[in-house]
Amino acid sequence: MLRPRHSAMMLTEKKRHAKDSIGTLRRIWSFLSDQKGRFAAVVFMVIMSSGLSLLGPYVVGKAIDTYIVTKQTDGFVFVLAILVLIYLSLSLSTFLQNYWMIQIAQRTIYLIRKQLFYHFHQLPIAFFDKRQHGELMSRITNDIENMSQTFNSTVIQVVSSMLTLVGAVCVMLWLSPLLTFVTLLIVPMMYGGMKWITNRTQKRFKEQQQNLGELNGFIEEVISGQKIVKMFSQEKRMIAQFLSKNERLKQSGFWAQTYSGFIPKLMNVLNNVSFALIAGVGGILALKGIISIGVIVIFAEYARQFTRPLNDLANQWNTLLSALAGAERVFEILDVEKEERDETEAISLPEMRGEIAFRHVFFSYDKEQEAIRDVSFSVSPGETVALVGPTGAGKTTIIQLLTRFYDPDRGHIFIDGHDSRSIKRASLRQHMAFVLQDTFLFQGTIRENIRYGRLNASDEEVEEAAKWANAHSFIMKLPNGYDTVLNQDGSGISQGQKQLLAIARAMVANPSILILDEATSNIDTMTELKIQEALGRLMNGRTCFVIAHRLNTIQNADRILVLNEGQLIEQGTHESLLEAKGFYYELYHSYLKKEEIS
Ligand SMILES: Nc1ncnc2c1ncn2[C@@H]1O[C@H](COP(=O)(O)OP(=O)(O)OP(=O)(O)O)[C@@H](O)[C@H]1O
Repeated sequence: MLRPRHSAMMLTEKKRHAKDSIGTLRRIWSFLSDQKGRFAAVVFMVIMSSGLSLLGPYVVGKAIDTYIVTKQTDGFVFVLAILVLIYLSLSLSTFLQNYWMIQIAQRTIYLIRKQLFYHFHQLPIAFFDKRQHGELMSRITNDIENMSQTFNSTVIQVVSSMLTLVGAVCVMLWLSPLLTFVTLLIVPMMYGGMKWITNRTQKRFKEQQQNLGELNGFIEEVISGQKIVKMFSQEKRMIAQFLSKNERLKQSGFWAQTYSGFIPKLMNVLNNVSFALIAGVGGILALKGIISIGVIVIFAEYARQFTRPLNDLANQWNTLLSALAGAERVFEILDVEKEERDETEAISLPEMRGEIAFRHVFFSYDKEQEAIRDVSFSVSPGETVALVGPTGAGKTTIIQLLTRFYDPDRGHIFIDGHDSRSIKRASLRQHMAFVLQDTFLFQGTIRENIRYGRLNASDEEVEEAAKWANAHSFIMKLPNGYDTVLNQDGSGISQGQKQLLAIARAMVANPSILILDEATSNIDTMTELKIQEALGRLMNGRTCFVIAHRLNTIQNADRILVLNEGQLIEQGTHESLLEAKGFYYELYHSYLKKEEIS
């Protein structure tokens, strides 16, 4: 009883697949808009070369009947010259079509890659929070490269194979319908075999791409987290995970390749069957005087021409399917909605004082569990506010909302009296700077990294900021000073030095609101003093939010906001909160105990 339903489901699934593939092809086509002329030239060349490849054998067959069978030599040289011309033109048109198609393919891929990268920058932070970075990398590199390889040659081969196929059938029908029928006997066999194989390969290729993405993501994670892996002696576990992912990729790759490998074998067998049929049936027909020897030669050649395109089609079809699977994965990202647009009437703030008010703010990441519940507080310009609370209390979430990486589900955040939703995101962020625990430096010189805070800062301003950030002296000791090139992860300089650079970068940005995330952990005392001094300078006169886990670093904050399970449960100065003997008091004493033990 289950069967009909099952096959109905399969049918719907297949229809969906076909619809998806057509949709994907349409989208690829839309990237060709500025190259339609060149594409038309390629199509013309493909038609020409397909026509010439059919004309060649036809002339050969006719020459056999006219000159060889009748032993006539007059005009034979002329026919040979025509044949040479046909095959030379065929080579030229094939060369041109490939040359232009590669140009088209490379430009199309360039445009898709560009759009994808632009799109990445417009996606909400939530998108990156939820996905493995390596897997995303795989889409922008592997999948696009796969598409590029395919469009360079496969598309032409598929089109030219189809044309040759149709042309060959037409000429064969014209020459001998009976022998055509015999030649076409292999088509149902081919169709059945191909259908069986492609049903399996399509699924496996998609799996292969997916597994490759997962493996890449994992490798990227392990390489960037190598120190953590070693610190926690997790090498064996990482290797075990790698092996299982690698095994899955091997399996899907093995089956994808195995199934697609059946295609040439099947075609070979059918090729030989078809040749034998033509030779046998053609021979009988020739003996009966129904067809000439030349026609048998033409058929034998066309049968090869006819099964070769089918063969090519089958081979290339798989490549095309695999590229389409890649293209679908790329378009999937292009379909992810961009970060909500700023409201049309959203304003830019040329200046910001740094006055902040949260009013009954509620927020959840997954629309199930609230990360922030009914939080209200106000911050005056220039005030330093510390956010404390156990892990998962919602400290980072407050910052995510302040920076509009996310917007509240309910309630309002006011900045300088404006609802944050009415301020353009870029304008809002322009007045903010971060000094995070995990300082992220880009590959480039120290100067470029500091200038990242404000791209139009002069060299003098960069050096001035570095001096204020206590970074100048260590920079000058580096072999190339400000022109020392840092790796992406900033290896080559210490953790503390990285933080000093981050402070200099924030200085250059000259923000009204500063966000510090536990900026002084794991640093030696000397460097910590330098950092504290630099931070003091940076914080002066700005509204500051400090997320701190080490409660001794925030005692001088103007106000401490104590969060627990998404709620703001206490606020006040360090002294007033200790006096109140509430949650902060408990937190502080358990922190002191922990410090004593360690
Ligand atoms: N990207 C996310 N997607 C889903 N849930 C999240 C996400 N980020 C945080 N959360 C959840 O929201 C809640 C608040 O997290 P948040 O990161 O704000 O806590 P925190 O106080 O900064 O913690 P920590 O001190 O550990 O950094 C937690 O329950 C956390 O699991």
